[in-house]
Order: sequence, then structure tokens, then C-alpha cells
Amino acid sequence: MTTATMTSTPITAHWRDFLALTKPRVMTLVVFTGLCGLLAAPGSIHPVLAFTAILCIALGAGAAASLNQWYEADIDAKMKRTANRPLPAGRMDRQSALHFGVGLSFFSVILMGMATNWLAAAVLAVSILFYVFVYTIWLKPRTAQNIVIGGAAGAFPPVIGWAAVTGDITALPIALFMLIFFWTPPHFWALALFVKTDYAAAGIPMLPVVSGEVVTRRQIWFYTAIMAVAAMAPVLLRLTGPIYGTVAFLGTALFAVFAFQVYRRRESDQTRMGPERRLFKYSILYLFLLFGAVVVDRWVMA
Ligand code: HEM
Ligand SMILES: CC(C)=CCC/C(C)=C/CC/C(C)=C/COP(=O)(O)OP(=O)(O)O
Repeated sequence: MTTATMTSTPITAHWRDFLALTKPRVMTLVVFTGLCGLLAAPGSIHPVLAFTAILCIALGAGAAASLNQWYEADIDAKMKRTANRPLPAGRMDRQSALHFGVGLSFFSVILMGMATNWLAAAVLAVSILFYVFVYTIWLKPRTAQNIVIGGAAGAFPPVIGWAAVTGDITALPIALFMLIFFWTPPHFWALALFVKTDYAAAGIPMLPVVSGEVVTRRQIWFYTAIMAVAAMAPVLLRLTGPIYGTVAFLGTALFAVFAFQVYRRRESDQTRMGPERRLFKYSILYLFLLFGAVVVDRWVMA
């Protein structure tokens, strides 16, 4: 434990530390999927309100990330990847992170409700609560299935973006939710295979730590297969057209190739571009591509 986490000594944190608390790099994709949900929705929304809705998703996601770091300061201190975050590094006291996270949560949800509608605000609130209580506090320290169930939090943004425009939730936003939901296990476990020693040191029961590499590789392959069905569902249900269909088919085929390479290996390749690292990096590009394609497709079809 650092001095900052043990005592409540106030520390004047730099604004950059508050920004770091929101995990801005991870949240770019969260915000992008939310934006695509908004742009793919039928009907119109005033550009200022659309901007406000996306801002609220970004602020809500940042608030959830801050509360995650407030709760996990001691765990983050034990992992090389996270030890330099503002709390474990002692650049910010826990109270500030808590106040920032709670304040931003209320602000983002209320602003979303006032600017768009209360369905979008409610789903935003659910995703914040899910990330903080269900994933961070309840599942993450207890079960290797933590990211499967808890990962649902990260799948809500396209639903929020859609609901902000239409005030309802129909088949396409649900399909997009499913796509992110089943994408999360391969995304995260690929990473966990090459940083697994960190999680073991922190006592977090991530799948590679608890069940070993062979099981993790099999599970990555299993969830990739389900994700492939989810990726093609919008085409099969005729919710999108050939543009999305082509991008989804090719993109998912490549994902499957990379996931299969991970599955076939028996021990991790620590080189700069081993199969695990390749799958992890590609997983991010993949979501950007498919969500971008949904928007282009819906615009062309309209
Ligand atoms: C429980 C679910 C998830 C877990 C445990 C997880 C975990 C991680 C971890 C540990 C990293 C490494 C880099 C870092 O810490 O900054 C990472 C990177 C990343 N994740 Fe996830 N992730 C999850 C879900 C998601 C979701 C839902 C999205 C967006 C839709 C996402 C987008 C990203 C992006 C864009 C990066 C790369 C950040 C960079 O460029 O450094 N992740 N993820
Ligand atoms: C709108 C809204 C509230 C969106 C929430 C978005 C969300 C839950 C994204 C999950 C991505 C994420 C930061 C996982 C990190 O897991 P971790 O916290 O276990 O990673 P760590 O080991 O880096 O702390």
C-alpha cells in the first residue's frame, strides 16, 4: 500500500492524473461504438444533442473507470502494467478519485436524461453500476468468469447511442450488444496470456492463472465461434446490407485465423508479435471496422 492509499492525506493531483483515471485509451473504442449506435439509428437528433449524448457516454465511462481505480488501488499497485496509475503511484488520494467518479457518474446520467431521454440515461446508469459493482467489486476478485459476465458493461454503449436517438431498443442495438459481449473474452484473454504473471501477483483469478493456458486458448476459440455468429446476425436478420456483410465476413474470418493460431499454440510466445499479442491488437481494429461498417451500411441503405 502506498502512503496515498493508506491515509487520507490530501494530495493535489494534476489534471492529467484525473484524465488518466478515466482510462482514455480504452474508452476511445467505447465512445466509438456508442457513436456508431447513435449514427446507425433511424430518425434524427439535433447535432448538439448528439454531441451531448456522446459526451455523456465518454464521461460515464470515465466515471466508471475512476471508480474502478478507486476500488482497486491496492491491486493496481501490485501489477507492473498498472503500478504507475495516479492512485498506486501516490499522485492522488483515494477520496479525490471517489468524489470525481461519483460526481461524474451523476452528472453524465442526469445530463443524458435531460438532453436526450431517460431510457438512454437509465442504460448509461446500468452500465456504470454494472462495471463498478458487478464486475469490479463482485466478480473480478472471485471467479475466472469475471470478464465474461462483467464484460457486459462494455457492451452497452451502442445501445445507449441508439436509445438516445430513438427512445427505444430494437433488434440491431441488441445484436451490437451481443457482438461486443462475445468479443470481450477473446480480446481480454489474449492479453491475459501475455501479461498473466501480473494477475497472478495481484491475486486476481483471471482464467490463465486459475485454469492454465490450454483451457484459456480453448475458451478463446470457443467464444470466437459464438462471436462470429453474433457478427453475422445483423446480416442474417436483414438488419444490415452487403457492405456490413462483406466487412463482417472478412473481418471475422481473419479474427478466426488469429484465434486459431492462439488455440494451436501450447505455450506463450513472448516475442514482440506472438499470436496472442497479434489477436489482442487485431481485436481492437476489428471492432472499429465492424462498427464503422454498420454506420456506412445503414446510411447507404437509407
Ligand atoms: C471486462 C472487459 C475488459 C477487460 C478486462 C479489458 C482489459 C483490457 C486491458 C487490461 C487492456 C490493456 C491496456 C490498458 O490497460 O490500457 C485493454 C486494452 C484495450 N481495451 Fe479492453 N478490456 C475489456 C473490455 C473492453 C471493451 C468493452 C472495449 C471497447 C469496446 C475495450 C477496448 C480496449 C482498447 C481500445 C484497448 C487498447 C488501449 C490502448 O491502446 O492502450 N476493452 N483492455
Ligand atoms: C458507458 C460505460 C459505463 C462504459 C463502461 C465501459 C467498460 C466497462 C469498459 C470495460 C473496459 C475496461 C476498461 C476494462 C478494464 O478491465 P479492468 O478494470 O479489470 O482492467 P485493469 O486491470 O486495467 O484495471
